[in-house]
Amino acid sequence: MTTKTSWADLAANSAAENVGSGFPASNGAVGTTSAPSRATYVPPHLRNRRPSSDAPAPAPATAPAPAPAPAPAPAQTGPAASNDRSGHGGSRWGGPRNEYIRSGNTGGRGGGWGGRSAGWDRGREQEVNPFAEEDGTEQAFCEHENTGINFDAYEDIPVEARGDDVPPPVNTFAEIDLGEALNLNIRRCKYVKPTPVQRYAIPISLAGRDLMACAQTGSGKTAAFCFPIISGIMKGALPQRPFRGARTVYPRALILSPTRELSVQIHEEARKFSYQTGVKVVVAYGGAPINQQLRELERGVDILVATPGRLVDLLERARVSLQMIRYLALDEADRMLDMGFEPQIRKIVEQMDMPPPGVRQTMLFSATFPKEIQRLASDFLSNYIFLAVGRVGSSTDLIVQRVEFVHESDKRSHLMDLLHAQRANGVQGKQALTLVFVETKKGADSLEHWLCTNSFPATTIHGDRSQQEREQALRSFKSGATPILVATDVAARGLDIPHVAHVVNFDLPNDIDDYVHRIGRTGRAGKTGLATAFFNENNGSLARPLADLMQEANQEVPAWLSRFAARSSFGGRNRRSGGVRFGARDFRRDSSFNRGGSDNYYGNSSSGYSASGGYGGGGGYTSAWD
Ligand SMILES: Nc1ncnc2c1ncn2[C@@H]1O[C@H](COP(=O)(O)OP(=O)(O)OP(=O)(O)O)[C@@H](O)[C@H]1O
Repeated sequence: MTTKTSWADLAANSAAENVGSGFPASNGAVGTTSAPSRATYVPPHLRNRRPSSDAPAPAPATAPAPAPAPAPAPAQTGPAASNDRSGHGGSRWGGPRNEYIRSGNTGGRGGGWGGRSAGWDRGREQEVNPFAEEDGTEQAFCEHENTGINFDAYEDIPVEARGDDVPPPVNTFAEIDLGEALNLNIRRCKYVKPTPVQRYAIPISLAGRDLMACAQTGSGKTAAFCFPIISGIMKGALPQRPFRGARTVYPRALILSPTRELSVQIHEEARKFSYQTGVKVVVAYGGAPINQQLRELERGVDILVATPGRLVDLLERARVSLQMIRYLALDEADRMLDMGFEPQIRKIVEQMDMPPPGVRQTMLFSATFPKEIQRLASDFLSNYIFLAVGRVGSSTDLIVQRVEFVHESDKRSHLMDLLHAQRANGVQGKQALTLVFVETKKGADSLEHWLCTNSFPATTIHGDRSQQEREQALRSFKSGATPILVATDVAARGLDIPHVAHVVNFDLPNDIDDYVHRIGRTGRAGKTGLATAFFNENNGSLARPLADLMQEANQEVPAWLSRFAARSSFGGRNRRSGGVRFGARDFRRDSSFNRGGSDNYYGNSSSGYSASGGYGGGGGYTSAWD
């Protein structure tokens, strides 16, 4: 599709669409049942029962609880000034610096790590209702059912499911036996229908199969791996816990993600899904005080969401054992197995006490899956199913991509022009957040400062900021107090921020997959979005893959970019060591690796096993992005 409207119009459209969608309303009932008064271990199926029907708790499997924590710290109020670095009486932080108890949420309410922890109100030993934690700001956008997803566009989405005996997809949540409590939470989340990746991935996982799944950004992958895990733990028999030390905990499921913010987000989602199911979810990530996380773990954990570094620390302290892991999920799995993380992941998965593939169930998810990473990932899997779910309709429907030639020295003034035009069009505030990606941490700070001094409230998130500052920046951005977030790649993956109307690649990444994840912060869950990239001669190596990606997505490719692409010595469409760009095609098809599995190609939701044009093969390359 070629769009003739101005970018500001597009951002306006996107912003308008984003209003009235967003996160589910908080209509769940506040938990009123009482949990045991001591932190004795209680099996999931016995938790959250009415006192009258409570069975006596079995003998504690973990150490006795520490003394009850102090009363929750007063919630930190949001920033009042132009960014999150000011307006707090000389401190960068509104809350007391020593209040490091992480609250069970980050989304625009509360502050720092103060307040309730991991979903339990310690004073009353009661599960906190995560649906009641949405603040008023959010609720305004959540009154409607979460039907913003363009389900019609899903109908003929190309899907490849490859492996032995692939379980058929479902069309509704009602078709799957997830358990009553989980179904209730799905309704509380206002999820009316499963998204395509959920339709295929949930039955596969419920059948106990290992899975490598590739589906576009913002398509509901989190629920796709959380639902089967929660359901499995709810229904599963509770094996005897080995004795390893009173303070060692034995989670049943481990969800690993590459960034702290993403782990926090997954934890928040999983808490909603597991509310009143008796399944306890705990998060552990670096940059936050470990003692609070240890205390939280001691209070019981079924699902541990963690970043790799902090988990290794916990394992080395023997405070966590992976011996009882039944489910392992890697979100952003290609990133987790990329050079930076692979040694840590191998240590966690292969060199500690985790059960081997085949004994545990392993699920790998991402929007991008290069072949060489698939090859590495296959070490962790047993007789797995490869699932590639094409993107919703075409990307033109959801994310309009613009590329503009901008010299380095002109980038700031060009950004200013964009922002002024956006403002002139009324595209601003919390309904139209703008996320600006830059290459370096210094560059992020400097651009943030410049924006603020030019009356554009901005904040920044990058690896040099403390974790508390990062979380505060995200809150400030989500709430619209600083509707511009300048970020490095730390914010590129997974973050689900409602109302991001515009992603600006001020500095383009070197890797086309990173571009895919970055622009995927807008146009989520069926909403439209706009992505603008500033391209210049320094980005020559990206010209070819970028032009190809845009062309595949029916975007308008500027003639100058095509010329750059033609001149590019990049050598064609491939990235890394010659794999397809997105790897959304089972590497087993193209390599000597062949387990003789049968293939299922789902052309659309209802036709079952018809060959799909999207992934069927032929030369070329395919992606979950188109
Ligand atoms: N069945 C559903 N119906 C309506 N909304 C849904 C459904 N499933 C998920 N969502 C919503 O869609 C949004 C995107 O989901 P999620 O963050 O899991 O995407 P993702 O595929 O993991 O994206 P990314 O690749 O960027 O990590 C979330 O706000 C989530 O609440």
